[in-house]
Amino acid sequence: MAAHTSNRGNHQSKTPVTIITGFLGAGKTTLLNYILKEKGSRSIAVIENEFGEVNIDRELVADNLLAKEDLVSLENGCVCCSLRKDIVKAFAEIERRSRQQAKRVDAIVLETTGLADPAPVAFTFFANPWLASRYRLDSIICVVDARYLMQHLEDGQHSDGTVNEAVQQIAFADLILLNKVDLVVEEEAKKQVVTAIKSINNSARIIECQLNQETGRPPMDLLLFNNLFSVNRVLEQIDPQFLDSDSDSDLSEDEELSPHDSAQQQQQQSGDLDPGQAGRAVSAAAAAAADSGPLGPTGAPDADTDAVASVQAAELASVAPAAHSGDDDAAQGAAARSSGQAGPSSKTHLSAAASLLRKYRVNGPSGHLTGRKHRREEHDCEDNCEECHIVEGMPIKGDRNPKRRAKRLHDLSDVSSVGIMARGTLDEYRFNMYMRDLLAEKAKDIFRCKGVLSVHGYGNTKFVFQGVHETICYGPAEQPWKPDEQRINQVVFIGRGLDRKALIEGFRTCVWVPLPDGWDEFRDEKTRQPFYVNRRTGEKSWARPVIACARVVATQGATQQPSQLLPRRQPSQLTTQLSQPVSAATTAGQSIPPPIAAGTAAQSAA
Ligand SMILES: Nc1nc2c(ncn2[C@@H]2O[C@H](COP(=O)(O)OP(=O)(O)OP(=O)(O)O)[C@@H](O)[C@H]2O)c(=O)[nH]1
Repeated sequence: MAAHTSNRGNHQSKTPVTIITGFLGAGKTTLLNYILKEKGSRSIAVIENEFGEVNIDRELVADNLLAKEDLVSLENGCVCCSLRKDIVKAFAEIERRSRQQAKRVDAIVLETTGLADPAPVAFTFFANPWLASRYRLDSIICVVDARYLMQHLEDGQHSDGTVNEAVQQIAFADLILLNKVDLVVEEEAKKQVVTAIKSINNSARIIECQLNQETGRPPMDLLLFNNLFSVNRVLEQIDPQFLDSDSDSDLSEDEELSPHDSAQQQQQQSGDLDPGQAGRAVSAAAAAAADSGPLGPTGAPDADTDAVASVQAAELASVAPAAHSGDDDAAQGAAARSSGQAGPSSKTHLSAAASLLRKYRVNGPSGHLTGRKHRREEHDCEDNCEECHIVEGMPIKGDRNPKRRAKRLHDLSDVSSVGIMARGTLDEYRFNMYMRDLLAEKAKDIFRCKGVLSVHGYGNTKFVFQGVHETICYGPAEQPWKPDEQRINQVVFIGRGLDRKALIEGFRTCVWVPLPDGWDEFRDEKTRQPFYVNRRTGEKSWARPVIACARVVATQGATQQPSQLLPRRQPSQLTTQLSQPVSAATTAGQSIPPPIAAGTAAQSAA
C-alpha cells in the first residue's frame, strides 16, 4: 500500500489504482468480483461508489473480500461530482486501516457508479498532491453492455451537441470490455457496437467478453498492473487543453474542513462510511496518519518530513492557488508524471491541478442527489453553471476547434434512485407481478434495479435480483441468510422520472402476510396466479384475504368469478407448487415472463 512505500515521486513504486467504469448494469461489479476471486496472493482494496439509496453492491462484493476492512463504500452519490472530495478521503481511510493492521495493499480498484464521468475522478490523481505522491493511475477499464450500448449512446447524443456519461466513459477508457456478447447474437449488431465504440475511442483495446461466465472472462494479467493509463493519450486524443492552467483557484475555501468537522472526525475510527459521514471519518484517518507519519515498507514510521503536509493536503482535498505557469508547463508536468519521470515544479503541478479541479467541480451546493429539478431551460446560464451540472467539457474526438467543442452535460436532475427496505419475506407471485407491471410501463426509464430478497417459502435462501432496463434475472446469492441476520429485503431503482411513492406503495403489497384461519392458497396451473379457497365454506377468490376483514377484502376487486378457478387441490400439491424457486420464473438474461395477462389480480390482491 502507498502508506507502506517510502518512495515518493517514483511512478512504479506508487500503488496502482484501477478505475472500473461503465454504464449502469454493464457488469462492473461482476468484473470486480472476478478480480477479487482471482487475485491470488495479491492484496487488493476496493473503493466502491454506489449511486442508489440502498447499497446492494456492498452485499454482492463483500463475500469476495478477505476482510471487510478491504472495502470502503462511498454511498448515495457520485464520485465524479457530489462525492469527489471523498475519493481522497477514501484512500486515506484505506491507508489508515492497512496501517492499523500492518497490512500491505498491492492495488486499489475503484468502481464508479454507472452514471459517473471518469474524467474528474482520474484527474484527482494528478490534482491532489497527497494522492499524486502515493498512487498512480494504472488504467481506466470501461465495461460496456453490448446489448444496451446503442440505446445509451443515442440517449447520450443530444440535439444541442452535448454528450452523456456513457460517451465519456468510453472516451476515457484505456481498456474496453465489451460485455454481454451472449445477448447480441447477430454478428452485424455486434459489429455496429464495435464501430460505435471505435468512433469514440479508437486507441483503447476492445475485448469481447461474457463476464458472468468463467470461460468468457479476460485473463487477469490484462486487467491489473497493466500500466495503460497515459495522460499523453488524453491530451492528444481527447482534449489538448485538458491541462490548461490558470492562476485562480476557488477550491480551498469551501473544501476546508471546519473545526466542527474535525471534532466529529475524531469519533469515527472504523467501519464502512455512512453517507455524509464518509468524508469526516476518512479525514480523521488522514490526520491520524499524519500524526504518526507514513509507514515504510516494513511498517515502520518513515522520517519523510513532508508527510504531515501531504496528508493534510489529502484531508483538505484541495490545492493551493499558484501563479500561472503556462499551458506547456502544465501539460509537460502531467506527461512527465505519467511517464514516471520526476514531477514538475510544485508551482506547475498545483497550477494545473487547480485548473482541473475547478473545471470539473460541477455539482451544485446540494449535489444532484437531493432531487433538484433545476433544468437548463429554466434560466439562461453559462458554461460551468453549478446549478445545472453543466461544465465545459470534452470535444468530440477529432474536433480540435475549441469553439465547436461540445459541452458535456452532466444533467442528472431528473435521474434519481429510490431505495426501499422491507422487513420480512416477500410473496413471490406478487413481487413478480410488481416487477412485470413496472417494467412493462417504464423499462426504458428504469436504467437499473437490483435487490436482495427473502422470499416466502424458500427457507434461508437469499435471492439477488438484477435488472437492466427490461432484462431482469433472479438467482440465489452466494451466501444464504445467516441464522442471526435480519431478513430485510432491499431493492433500489435508478432511473429517470421515478415515482417514489408508487414504487414504495407497490413494493409494500409484495410483502407476504399470513392468510386468515381457514383459507388455503393454490396456484392456477397455467398462469401460476394464486387463488384462495375457504376450507369451510368453499368460497374461492383471486384476491388475497386478509386477517382483519377476510370476507370483504376477499371479494373486493376480484376480476373473475371464483367459479372459473381450477378445482381445489390437496395441500401436498400446494406445497410442491410453492416450492418452485423464484428464479425458475426467469433465468439470467431473459425478460421476466408474464405469468398472467396484464392488469389482473396482482393489483386487486392488495
Ligand atoms: N447475460 C449476461 N449478463 C451479465 C454478463 N455480465 C454481467 N451480467 C449480469 O448483468 C447484471 C448487472 O451486472 P453488474 O455487475 O451488477 O453491473 P454493474 O455495472 O456493476 O451495475 P451498477 O453498479 O448498478 O451500475 C447482473 O445480473 C450480472 O449477472 C454477461 O456477460 N452476460
